[in-house]
Amino acid sequence: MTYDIKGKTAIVTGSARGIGKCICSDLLKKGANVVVSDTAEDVGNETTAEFQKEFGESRVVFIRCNVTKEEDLQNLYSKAIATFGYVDIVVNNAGILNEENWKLMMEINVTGLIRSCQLALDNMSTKNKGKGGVVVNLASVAGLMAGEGSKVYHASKHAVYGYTRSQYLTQGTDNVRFNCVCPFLVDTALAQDWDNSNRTFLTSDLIEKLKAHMLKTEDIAEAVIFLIEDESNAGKAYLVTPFQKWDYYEQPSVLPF
Ligand SMILES: NC(=O)C1=CN([C@@H]2O[C@H](COP(=O)(O)OP(=O)(O)OC[C@H]3O[C@@H](n4cnc5c(N)ncnc54)[C@H](O)[C@@H]3O)[C@@H](O)[C@H]2O)C=CC1
Ligand SMILES: CCCCCC(=O)/C=C/[C@H]1C=CC(=O)[C@@H]1CCCCCCC(=O)O
Repeated sequence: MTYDIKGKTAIVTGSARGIGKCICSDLLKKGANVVVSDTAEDVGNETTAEFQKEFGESRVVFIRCNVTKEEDLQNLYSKAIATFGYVDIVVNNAGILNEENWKLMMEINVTGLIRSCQLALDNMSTKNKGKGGVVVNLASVAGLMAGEGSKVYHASKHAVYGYTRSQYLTQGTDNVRFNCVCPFLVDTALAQDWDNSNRTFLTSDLIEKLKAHMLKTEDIAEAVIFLIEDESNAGKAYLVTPFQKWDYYEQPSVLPF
């Protein structure tokens, strides 16, 4: 079963540049109306103007939003609805990798993402008279494995995975489908913050191999579009790697029955 993106409205957080910008571009190509949103107002406005030129002025808006601020998130959803009438798709992409400022990292990667998911449910859940919808969260391969150098980043992405999986349990009553995407290293500004020095677990050979096979933002946008369109899976992580076929990650059950 394929979810039709054409004519739907999508919010993408942290989308002035990088992976988020590329996701917006692919959503526009598929015929969605798009809300570009970020803390970086100048870059966000430039990105939006670029898209408006290519896809038409009425299909894209920029709404400034710092995901750590409750009032910004509420304003994001209410302005998106005032502009386009409804929000069908949310991609929670905003994220940082900064172990020194780990409390802020948790606020952005976890608290902000969860609050946005709650607002998505408030507006889209059929329990609240919404029409249902789709949410894709940006986790990482860091959400599925241990990491030596960025332990809090790993914790933040494990939280994204756990929260996304748990939404599956109420999908039947909400009609909002949640999945997350777990990429390896992607060629963006954030990848430069990945300090891979002094590892005992990762060999320098493996690190060189990872750097030589960096994913492109286009790969992640393609995976996100796939997750939005694929109605047959919910509450899953989708692993995007340069080394094998992309696929849903199957978590073994811990229950004895
Ligand atoms: N680049 C990589 O290797 C990987 C990235 N990811 C995840 O993908 C997502 C996007 O990352 P990239 O595009 O690589 O990073 P990026 O640094 O290129 O873009 C992130 C965007 O988020 C915005 N942002 C930062 N703080 C914000 C806040 N408080 N509120 C709203 N927007 C904010 C930034 O201004 C920027 O435009 C992140 O969640 C990241 O953890 C996951 C796996 C690998
Ligand atoms: C053996 C897998 C190593 C994966 C390295 C990679 O491709 C990704 C790099 C990171 C950049 C942003 C992320 O979200 C990625 C998470 C890091 C995961 C693994 C790090 C392992 C370690 O630091 O010990």
